[in-house]
Amino acid sequence: MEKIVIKGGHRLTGRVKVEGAKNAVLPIQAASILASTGQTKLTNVPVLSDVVMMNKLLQFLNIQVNFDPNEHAVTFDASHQLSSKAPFQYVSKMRASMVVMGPLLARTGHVRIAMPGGCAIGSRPVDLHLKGLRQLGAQIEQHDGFIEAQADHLTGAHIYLDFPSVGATQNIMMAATLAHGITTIENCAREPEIVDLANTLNKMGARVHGAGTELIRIQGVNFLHGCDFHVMEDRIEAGTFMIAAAATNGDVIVEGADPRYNEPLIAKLREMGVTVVEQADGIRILGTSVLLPTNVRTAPYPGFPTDLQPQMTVLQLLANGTSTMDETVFEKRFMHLEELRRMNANYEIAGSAAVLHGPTKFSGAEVSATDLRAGAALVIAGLAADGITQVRNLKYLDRGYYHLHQKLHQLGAQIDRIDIDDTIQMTPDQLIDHSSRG
Ligand SMILES: CC(=O)N[C@H]1[C@@H](OP(=O)(O)OP(=O)(O)OC[C@H]2O[C@@H](n3ccc(=O)[nH]c3=O)[C@H](O)[C@@H]2O)O[C@H](CO)[C@@H](O)[C@@H]1O
Ligand SMILES: C=C(OP(=O)(O)O)C(=O)O
Repeated sequence: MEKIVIKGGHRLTGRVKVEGAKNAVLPIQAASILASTGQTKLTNVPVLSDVVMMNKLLQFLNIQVNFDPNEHAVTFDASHQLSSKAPFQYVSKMRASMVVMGPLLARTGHVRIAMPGGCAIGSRPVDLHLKGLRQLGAQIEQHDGFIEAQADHLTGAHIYLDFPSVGATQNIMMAATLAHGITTIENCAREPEIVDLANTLNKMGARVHGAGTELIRIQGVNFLHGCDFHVMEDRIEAGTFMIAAAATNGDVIVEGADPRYNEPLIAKLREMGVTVVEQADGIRILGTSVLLPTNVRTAPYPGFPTDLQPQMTVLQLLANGTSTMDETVFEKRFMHLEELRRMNANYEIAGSAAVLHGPTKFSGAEVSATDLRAGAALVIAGLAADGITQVRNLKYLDRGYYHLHQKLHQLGAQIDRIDIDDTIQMTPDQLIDHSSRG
């Protein structure tokens, strides 16, 4: 087991390149199930443990998968007969494996998938996924920890989502591509990753219109074929680097970051006194020595993304005054604040909001990531802290960040990733020496 060791207090400067988006590639990998002929070739694929896990699940379903991490490319051949069973070992480790349900049902007429259950950020029910698939004609039962769905054929329907769920929109959209007739999904999710998925499906021969708006319309077709697709850049990774740059009063160009997808973050950074320059090749962040407080509320896209909430709270804690963060999407997504308390954070929780008292002089401590973005938040706090911060539980970070510590090291951070056993005997000076090597 490893941990990240950071000697804080160094400004980040230079350029950093954004990878392909985790939250786009996972459903697109699942979409490959729908291609009964030809191969689906994806490029700009991030090398992440979630991507590997999804590949394993697809292989289990009898899809031929060829992943070339050096090329950031993966090829799928789903032209053989597929299995329709997604076991617990995959679904329990990764929530996004739930999005194989829609395509598998559409392709094979049957699916048996382990119930995903909750996770560290909240209860994460799937009722909206199931409601939508039922409206397309699926018979769905839940027993023995599994969801089992059956449909000789799916028929287009008008589906209204009570909440614009990303996963439910993706599952229903994929199932509807092979349904008879027209499906409309009203109050659907509008995330850019939904548009990326719709673009892939359309390249596969589907007829999906309106992705990125509140109403998606899908005209079912008889079959889909493979295609080549370049996955969009990761707006959450981009946002993480933007916040890290601001937290260290740095000067960083986040290459490949698209300002259109990070508007709420850009607006909040500017409100806090950070200079944000939208350039042809990405976004440049120029920090400030005095951050101003700001109030933030997470919401479905185009609102402030919940996946940047933990990172943003670190910046708010650094600001000169009291800020609030209202988390409206996931009910348990403040676990990182408990860890930040060890680093000197002062806050209280009021309902769905955290009241964050700055300016915080973070002091290095040994902390543990409770989920993916919590891990990123702890690393950012470590970059801004006095002394040494050690972040444990890196399996979460590896779900969503490729070479995070190397990228930060290239930007001037004193940071390294070390085997936990090797650090037991180390003195603080030795840890500092290690973190400077990167
Ligand atoms: C792989 C992927 O892309 N994951 C993203 C996706 O997760 P995910 O698709 O799980 O998130 P959803 O948009 O579905 O969930 C958002 C909210 O809807 C509720 N809900 C959802 C489904 C349902 O059937 N019933 C229900 O009540 C959830 O409890 C939560 O409060 O969107 C989230 C919100 O942008 C992001 O944080 C995740 O990074
Ligand atoms: C919560 C996240 O992912 P997932 O939905 O896969 O858990 C995330 O990307 O921050």
